[in-house]
Amino acid sequence: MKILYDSVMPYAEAFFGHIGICEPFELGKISSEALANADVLLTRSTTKVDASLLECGNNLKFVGTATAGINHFDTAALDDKNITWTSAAGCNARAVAEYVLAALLYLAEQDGFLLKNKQIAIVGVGAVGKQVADIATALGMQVVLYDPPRAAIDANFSSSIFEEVLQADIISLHAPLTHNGQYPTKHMFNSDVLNSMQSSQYIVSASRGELIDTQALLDMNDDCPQLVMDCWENEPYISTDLMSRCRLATAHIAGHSLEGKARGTSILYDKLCAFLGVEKQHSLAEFLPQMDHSHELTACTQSFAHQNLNQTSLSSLVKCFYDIENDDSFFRQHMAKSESITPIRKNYPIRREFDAVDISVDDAADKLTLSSLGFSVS
Ligand SMILES: NC(=O)C1=CN([C@@H]2O[C@H](COP(=O)(O)OP(=O)(O)OC[C@H]3O[C@@H](n4cnc5c(N)ncnc54)[C@H](O)[C@@H]3O)[C@@H](O)[C@H]2O)C=CC1
Ligand SMILES: O=C(O)C(=O)[C@H](O)COP(=O)(O)O
Repeated sequence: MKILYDSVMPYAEAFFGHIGICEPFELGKISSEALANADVLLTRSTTKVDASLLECGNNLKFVGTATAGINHFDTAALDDKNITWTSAAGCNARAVAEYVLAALLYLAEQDGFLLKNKQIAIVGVGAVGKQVADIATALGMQVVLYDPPRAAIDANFSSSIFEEVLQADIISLHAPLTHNGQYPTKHMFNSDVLNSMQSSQYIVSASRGELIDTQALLDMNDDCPQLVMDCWENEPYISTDLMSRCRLATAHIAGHSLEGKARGTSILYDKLCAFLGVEKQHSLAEFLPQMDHSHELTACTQSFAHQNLNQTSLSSLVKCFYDIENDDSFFRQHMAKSESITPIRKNYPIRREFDAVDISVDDAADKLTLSSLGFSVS
């Protein structure tokens, strides 16, 4: 059994080694010829899996992406070749929700407002959107949920209307990129929609850049909403003009916590074992490094122990785990001398999720809030 996997998938060799011969390929770079005698292909979002890539893949039985998004898979082409395909749905939902929290705290600090006085609309209430909604609720924000496709199949969910979304102070996008069907998302935020918004409103783009019409944003000049952009149209070659208008700009790394990426590998491992009828020999807990007392992150969180929880102290705590300003400034520096966002994504430093370190907290109510925000508290 030959398994080809993207070299940026953490622990892939350790997971899949007992199933077959594992061969890494460089981030997103795989040719059809290389698939000639492969049985399994494991990608991330940068490999476009279409009829032309699959042409030589006549032995392929299983193709998986270690990501939540599947818009880089031509599923009809995979079905045509009778290849079982899958994704790692939900693997990095926590990481994206933590990114959104870091962005909200940054904007609140910079613009001098309290999040609990703001309304947030969440477009797409799946794995990511649900976690963002939980965080926003824990912060005391007013939450508008928009997901008509989910409302159509989930009797326990009711969706707001799009007009309500457009009234919210902050709009956070967590729907997949789709081109067809009743609710396509491509350019959901087109020129008409964007022009109906106020320049004081915020949009957080952390699903796929194509949900927003970049040119329409550029045409708005100073009237455009306040932007937090993690995902861009035409990645990896993004609009640097748009970047310069963003309040926060990052390199499609919202989901790039170590846990998020490693869960992607682990979910595909579980699915491949089930597909092949092979007994699992590994689980993620074996590989994720534990934090010890000397770790910088542990030391940083210790200073929180006896503080009261408020927006300022929460902001400091979140920065111990994830300082979004660092990602923003590093990205801008990188884009000043590069055309592509790929190198920065490939070499993204290790980022741990909020529950990687146990935080001791005295106050019972603060404990509850912090645990609703995803921290591990004792
Ligand atoms: N920036 C990053 O690093 C990451 C980006 N993503 C992106 O976020 C997307 C969402 O991820 P998950 O929550 O894990 O997926 P999910 O499939 O669990 O949830 C997506 C939700 O969006 C809803 N939806 C679809 N069309 C819609 C529309 N027109 N309007 C409103 N809602 C709509 C679906 O019904 C579903 O409930 C992924 O497809 C991916 O593109 C995901 C993870 C990391
Ligand atoms: O899971 C997704 O969908 C994402 O967008 C990932 O976080 C980013 O995936 P890569 O581009 O790093 O494969």
